[in-house]
Amino acid sequence: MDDVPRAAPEGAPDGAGPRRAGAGPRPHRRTPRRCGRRRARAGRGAARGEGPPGGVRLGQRGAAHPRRPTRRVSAPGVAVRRAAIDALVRIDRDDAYANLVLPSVLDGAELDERDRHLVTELVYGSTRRRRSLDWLYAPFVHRELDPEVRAALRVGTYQLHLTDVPDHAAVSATVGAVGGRVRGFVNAVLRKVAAVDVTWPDDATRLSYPDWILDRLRGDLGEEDALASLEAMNEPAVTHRREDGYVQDLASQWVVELCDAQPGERVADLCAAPGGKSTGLARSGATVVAGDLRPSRVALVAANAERTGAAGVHALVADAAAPPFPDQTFDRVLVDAPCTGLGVLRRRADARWRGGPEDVERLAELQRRIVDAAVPLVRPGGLLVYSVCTLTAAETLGVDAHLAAAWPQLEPLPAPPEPWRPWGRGGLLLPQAAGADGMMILRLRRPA
Ligand SMILES: C[S@@+](CC[C@H](N)C(=O)[O-])C[C@H]1O[C@@H](n2cnc3c(N)ncnc32)[C@H](O)[C@@H]1O
Repeated sequence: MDDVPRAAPEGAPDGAGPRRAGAGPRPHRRTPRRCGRRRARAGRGAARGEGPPGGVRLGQRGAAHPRRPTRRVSAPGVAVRRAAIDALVRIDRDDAYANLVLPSVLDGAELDERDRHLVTELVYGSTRRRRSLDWLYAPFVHRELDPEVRAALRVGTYQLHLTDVPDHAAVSATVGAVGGRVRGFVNAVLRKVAAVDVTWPDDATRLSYPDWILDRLRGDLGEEDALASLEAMNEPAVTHRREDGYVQDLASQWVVELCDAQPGERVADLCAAPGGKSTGLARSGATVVAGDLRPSRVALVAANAERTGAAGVHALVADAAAPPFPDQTFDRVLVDAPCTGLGVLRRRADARWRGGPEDVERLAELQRRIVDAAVPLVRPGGLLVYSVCTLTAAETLGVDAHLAAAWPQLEPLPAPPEPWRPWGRGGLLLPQAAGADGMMILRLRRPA
């Protein structure tokens, strides 16, 4: 979730991160290949969590062993699977952030560029699709799995059902990457998984999200938009780099543009870390006071300002709910609020598995407190901009409704044009609308 301290994917250097726009050909397919092809074999109407029918016990050999796998860490593809399994074990067992684990695993592995991309896809893909993958192999497993075996089954199942890697290569390279004690078991399970013809029990399992996220977005966006949003966020993000080198999604760049900061203006960015929007705003020639609650994250703002040459950014530790500035100080105040982050799940592979439904109201309450504290900072004639990278009604329409009731004198600016859609008095960008992050923006002018 967005208020959890973490290294932000935005602004990070390339390499382990998501695919760059215009980068080389994508090696693997983007959509599930088995769904619908072998339906007859997957128990239609299987109860949630049961998965397709079958069963393999630890130690049981698969029926066929055309090429009995041996441990060959140097064999093609084995090192890639080993690296992916190592990363997944740390993400799963240690609850580590995927975007922090992956670079350190890649640093420790001697892999060429193509293999590094494959490790990245396997780790992020298997993390995103965890629920789908676990459902696919579950019927063939009848005991508690240790983290390494679970990671191997996820990596193997991901390749078998969500990439173009040939089945024999997916199975043998994955089996070759695990310890001898469990190789036979992993081999036997993956061979059964390869033969599964999928009929998903429900959309949350098919799309691999916790029930609460699908339920919430269904209620807030409607069935069609909710499913399309969640489908879109299963695709890797395309990386966009600004002229100053900062990596920033288009949706965030559009928020900066919509703030329309002018040279010489004083702008407050009250929830600024890691500084993507602050550094973007400063490029207009405005002076940007960039506050964030956590000192470690304020340091990120300062570092990013230095790296991008954004001399107009002044980073400081400040609570946006009690900002240490006199009233009517700023021409523009941006509240890019802490939120559930449900619009940026494609950029944060593990984020969907963190947090829960209780976060929505907790964060909406914080957002209301922050905007209430932000309004007095705006000078007469100045602009308040509220943005969140989430899609829940409570954090978008709910905050808008609160502002309308608490600050009726504020005048809304028109909603931005397509691909934004009108949303309350502001605009909503769905993740499927433009291949960008999901985002909501609301712009309110204080009368002169
Ligand atoms: C959506 S992120 C901001 C992203 C940033 N504007 C950018 O574009 O790079 C929200 C930020 O709010 C910060 N935050 C959470 N609670 C806060 C509070 N009470 N006051 C100030 N910042 C807060 C978090 O640390 C996080 O960095």
